[in-house]
Amino acid sequence: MSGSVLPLFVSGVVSRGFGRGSKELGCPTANYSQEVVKNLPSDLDTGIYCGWASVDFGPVHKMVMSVGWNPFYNGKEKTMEIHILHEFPEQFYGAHMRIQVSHIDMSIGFIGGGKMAQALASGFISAGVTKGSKIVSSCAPEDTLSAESFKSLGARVTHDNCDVIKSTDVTIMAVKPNIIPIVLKDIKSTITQKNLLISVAMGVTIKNIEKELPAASRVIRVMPNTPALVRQGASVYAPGLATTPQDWDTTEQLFKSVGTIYRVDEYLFDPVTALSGSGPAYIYAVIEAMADGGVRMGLPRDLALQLAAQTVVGAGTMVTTTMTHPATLRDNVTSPAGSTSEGLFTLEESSVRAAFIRAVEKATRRCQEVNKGLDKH
Ligand SMILES: NC(=O)C1=CN([C@@H]2O[C@H](COP(=O)(O)OP(=O)(O)OC[C@H]3O[C@@H](n4cnc5c(N)ncnc54)[C@H](OP(=O)(O)O)[C@@H]3O)[C@@H](O)[C@H]2O)C=CC1
Ligand SMILES: O=C(O)[C@@H]1CCC=N1
Repeated sequence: MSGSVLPLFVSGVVSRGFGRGSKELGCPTANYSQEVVKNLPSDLDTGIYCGWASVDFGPVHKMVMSVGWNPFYNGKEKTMEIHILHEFPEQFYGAHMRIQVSHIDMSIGFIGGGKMAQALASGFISAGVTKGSKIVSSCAPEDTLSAESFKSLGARVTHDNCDVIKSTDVTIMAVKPNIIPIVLKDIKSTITQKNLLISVAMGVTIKNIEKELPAASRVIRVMPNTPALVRQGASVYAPGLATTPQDWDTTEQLFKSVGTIYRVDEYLFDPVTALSGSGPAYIYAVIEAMADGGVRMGLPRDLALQLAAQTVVGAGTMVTTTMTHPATLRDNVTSPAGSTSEGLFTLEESSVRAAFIRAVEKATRRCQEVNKGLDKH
């Protein structure tokens, strides 16, 4: 989200921080008051930024800034903490500080350049969290289509998984579950504690990944979905043993930039995969079927598809923005003896709701099979 508000100019008085920056972190920070923080554009995400700073209209210096809630310190209020790359002879509380804020573009790697990787890469670029030139993707040599797709984003393509690990801060492992052991063997002797490894593979647990890597490797498991491409994704994450609050924050920033992200206990990953990971496919089937219904009743195909798709967008947005239970929203559409009532009755006769419930159950079971190594593919 931040991309649209940067570069950002902020001006205000330096207030006292929490007295822990220089002591605990060896990195003195100048903080703005809560009034200044409250006036930040709502689209400015929490995260790490870079830019320029000037104190009391003096010389301009480089600075790095953290905007966040300080989860490590159980912070309750959002803060802007600015570290100016200059040695000041004395404290400057009460001074006037002006800053210009830009992004630190994160270098992001993908191991496996297929559908999910492409959706995430495009989403991250359009969200402004990175640039194509900061992305490296390792594609299988025969997979020229994926390579072309990454090149068209401005990314560098390699066939060497270790190259990705060496040249990026955050690496997203987006290969099929049965390829994960091959990739882990590839990268085992290259990965260090400097790397954050995010796996989006279905059915592969953090423990299964960690046990193939050196001790204290930083692993996070995410289950995203492909609407990340249009920044309407739904993701969850669970952190591995050696990850830090900064890693959780980085993961949240990344995936929040392309939709929503929730932290969940890892045991919920299989049903999440079955619901939101696979879910877009179910909804595409619904859109296609509804459009077919419209065509059957005489609508032109293009119009029928547009109406069906926008109806799904609208209904989903009603649930997320009004926070009203879908049953109430459904009742609001259903007039006594009207058309909706007839349509709903027909869906009930065809056990459509039971079919969706069973679909999520079956997909969950499939994830469990993969996890137990019963995968035959
Ligand atoms: N697609 C989706 O909607 C979602 C997918 N996921 C997860 O994302 C992962 C990727 O799925 P998806 O993008 O759909 O799959 P794809 O098949 O589209 O992408 C996987 C890519 O990995 C490549 N690959 C194969 N072997 C290697 C290797 N040794 N090193 C590097 N790359 C390799 C494949 O090349 P080739 O085709 O030549 O074999 C392919 O391009 C899966 O684990 C899936 O569970 C999670 C959520 C949603
Ligand atoms: O179908 C699959 O296995 C992957 C996981 C979720 C979506 N696609």
